[in-house]
Amino acid sequence: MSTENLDISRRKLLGTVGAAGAAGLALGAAGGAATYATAAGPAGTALATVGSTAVPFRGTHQAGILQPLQARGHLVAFDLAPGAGRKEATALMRRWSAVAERLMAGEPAGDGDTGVALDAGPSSLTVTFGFGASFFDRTGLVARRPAELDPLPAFSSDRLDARRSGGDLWVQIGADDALVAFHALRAVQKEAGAAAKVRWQMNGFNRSPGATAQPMTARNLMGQVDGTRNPKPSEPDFQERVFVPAGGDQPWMAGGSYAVVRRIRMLLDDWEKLPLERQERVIGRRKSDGAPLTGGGETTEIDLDRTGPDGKLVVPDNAHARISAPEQNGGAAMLRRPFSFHDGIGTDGTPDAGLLFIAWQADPRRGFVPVQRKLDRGDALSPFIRHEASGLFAVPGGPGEGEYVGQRLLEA
Ligand SMILES: C=CC1=C(C)c2cc3[nH]c(cc4nc(cc5[nH]c(cc1n2)c(C)c5CCC(=O)O)C(CCC(=O)O)=C4C)c(C)c3C=C
Ligand SMILES: [Fe+2]
Repeated sequence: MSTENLDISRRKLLGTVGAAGAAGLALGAAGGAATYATAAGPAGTALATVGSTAVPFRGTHQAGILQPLQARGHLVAFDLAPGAGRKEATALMRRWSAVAERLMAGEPAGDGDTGVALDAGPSSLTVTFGFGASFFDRTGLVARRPAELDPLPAFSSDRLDARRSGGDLWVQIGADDALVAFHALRAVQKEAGAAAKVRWQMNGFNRSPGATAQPMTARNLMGQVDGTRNPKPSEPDFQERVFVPAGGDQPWMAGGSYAVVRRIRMLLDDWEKLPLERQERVIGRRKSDGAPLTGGGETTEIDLDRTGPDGKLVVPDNAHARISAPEQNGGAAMLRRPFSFHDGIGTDGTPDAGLLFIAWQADPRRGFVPVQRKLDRGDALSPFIRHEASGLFAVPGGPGEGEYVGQRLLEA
């Protein structure tokens, strides 16, 4: 390849990252993704943009919260093995951090790498670690368990499977390439060794970067534009809504966040029978472009007080977008960063599909809980969804230079 060609392909590489990076969450530079200008595939050819994008492992916040939604995701919860305690957990977090840092940089996992990701670049891989309430009992760290990890209340519409809920430890893996994500999942599982066993595991997906003509907010499996009203890093209250500030009663959580994870099945056969106009009234937004039923475009503010010629509210009083709005919940908000899932078609012919709902917030008692309480009392979407599994995890801040994730908890 001539120098000129190399330059052109590098420019192309760098120029298209913004587009890929803006899909899903429009977080721009805050997402912290960088392109490997020097990344090369076989025989010195440059990797395509999707493959070459790397997310830094170290920083104020763990990776996997602010980055754009990735095309592929794996969620996995572990329980510490019988007899394993703080010492084993500490060694495990060291091993997991080391392997996550290597993989996120596009390097092999280490000795005995499976080779599954050999030809690919980092592909926006993120590996994010969290601790469940039971972790603190198992490691003798009850005094450092944050009150924010108190169990979520039971909701009347819950149909939770305990075997697919909870867990001492939680790992979220996301990447724009399915093999890169699977490779990371296997590496994380192997590094657990005898210290921890998988409790449950879920697989998810989102749209691939470049699939749409221009970057846009994600769609879910009901076909709705989902994520429009997520808090934005440019908003003044973004940090305080999503991340734990320094100076709290659990200093090790500074820069961290709480992840509420819900496996929400969609009753798609019922949903798909609803005429478009009724589907739109369930949410309060247009299906085609996510615009509020009160008019404008996707980002136009929704007018919750507007009535139509019949004197009725244009956005019905049980519409999902009305009930979940911060204005209706004392300001309660969360950053939703989900994956869709599809685990096959049951013997009754219904798809086992829906949303791996992941909500990030500084305090679930001021985020997920009040909103879900309200939704539980009369959301028009409720007849079409079923909450089947649940988890709540404390996700500490990102590791500084030379640190492993959770060091400030385990070694304080
Ligand atoms: C408790 C929190 C929430 C659950 C559970 C939840 C499930 C859920 N939501 C959709 C689809 C949409 N949700 C939308 C907006 C929205 N949803 C929540 C919270 C929960 N959703 C919030 C806080 C908001 C934002 C409200 C606001 O700020 O105005 C939308 C509209 C577009 C958008 O803003 O994202 C859609 C569509 C599904 C399918 C679902 C369960 C499967
Ligand atoms: Fe929602």
